[in-house]
Amino acid sequence: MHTCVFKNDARKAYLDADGKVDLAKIQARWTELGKIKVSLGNKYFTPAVVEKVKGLSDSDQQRFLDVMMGGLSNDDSSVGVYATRPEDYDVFSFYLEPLIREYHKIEGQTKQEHDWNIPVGEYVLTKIDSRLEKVSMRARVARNVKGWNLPPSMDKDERIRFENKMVEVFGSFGIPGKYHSLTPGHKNEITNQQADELRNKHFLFNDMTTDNHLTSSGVASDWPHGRGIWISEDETKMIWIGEEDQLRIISIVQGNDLGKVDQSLHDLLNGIERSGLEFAEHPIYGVITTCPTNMGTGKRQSILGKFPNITKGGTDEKKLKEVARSLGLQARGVGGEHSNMDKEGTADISPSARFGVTEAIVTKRLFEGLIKLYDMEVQAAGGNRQNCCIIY
Ligand SMILES: NC(=[NH2+])NCCC[C@H](N)C(=O)O
Repeated sequence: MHTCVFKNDARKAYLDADGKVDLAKIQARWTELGKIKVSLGNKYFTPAVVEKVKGLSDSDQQRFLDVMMGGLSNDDSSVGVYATRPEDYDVFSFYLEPLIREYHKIEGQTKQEHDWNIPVGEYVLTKIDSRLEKVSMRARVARNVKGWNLPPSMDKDERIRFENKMVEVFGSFGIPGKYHSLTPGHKNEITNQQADELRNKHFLFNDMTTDNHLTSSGVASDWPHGRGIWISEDETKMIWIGEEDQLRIISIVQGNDLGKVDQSLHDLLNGIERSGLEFAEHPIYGVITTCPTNMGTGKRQSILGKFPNITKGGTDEKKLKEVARSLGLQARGVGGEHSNMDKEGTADISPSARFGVTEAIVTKRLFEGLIKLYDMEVQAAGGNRQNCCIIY
């Protein structure tokens, strides 16, 4: 269990007596952390990068420190950096570019392309196993709106103004639904109990102050101001406000055709775009997100599956994570990113790449990865299909 560290306190350790960024202190901290785990943020903080940082203005050096605060504060970071504003990807490209390339496994020149042409009827899960008939399928895209800071550097006022701007959008974009705010005193404010009910249904995000990556980087600052969730009347479409990105646009569909969840998500995204919001987009990296892991499409698509054999009754979730990684997939528990799996090895499986692939390829990779993963689950069950793929 980590203690909760907030950015403004944590960053003081990297300043000199005059309040300027002290690069030697940062270097020493990365060296210390490297003995435990080398995050990408650590790996790419090279002597050449340090030289470049020395040439930046004082205020950009402060920004550069902000970018690294998540990694500097957590010995379990795998990436450890978050952008604080869209321009960070250009101002600090000497540091972020190689890191992005390594995470997304990009070689050579890449320009992000978008393609939502995803066939319905092709990526059907019952083709993998006839019992995968009613599966919880989820897809989301991360988005930030042009002209606003990214969540790590928004102040309370900006968070609240952003929430209110979105409330206006929800009133105009034509899909019936309701907004639920976590902001104290907001006209759509919900109670803690109502928030917990939405969490139990896996709709609403967790209290962000329980995640040290989010607190130490500033993403969770001013919690719970400017945070909330819009939910469509039929409860298949959702929009998170003020989590790791300004917006997480989500669709959850029960069924077996991956193309259908894409269709639902794309309809929602188009609805928002029609309202006139312009998303922050980079000419090379595509969609701009707070965490470099989401750049490109910003799309994560997953299914909830049970893998009781690979995980040995949920006791060896590490094994499932390893197997998934070898297939270009990521396995998480059902309660979000750092949650555990249950006795049946219930996991949320998604492709890890979001940049250098199109939205359509993310779906294809999920489907093709699942074919192999279920194959391995059958093997782990000694070849007996009846013992696998316990259906939700
Ligand atoms: N939600 C995310 N952006 N996850 C990916 C990285 C999370 C965290 N900053 C780390 O480095 O481990």
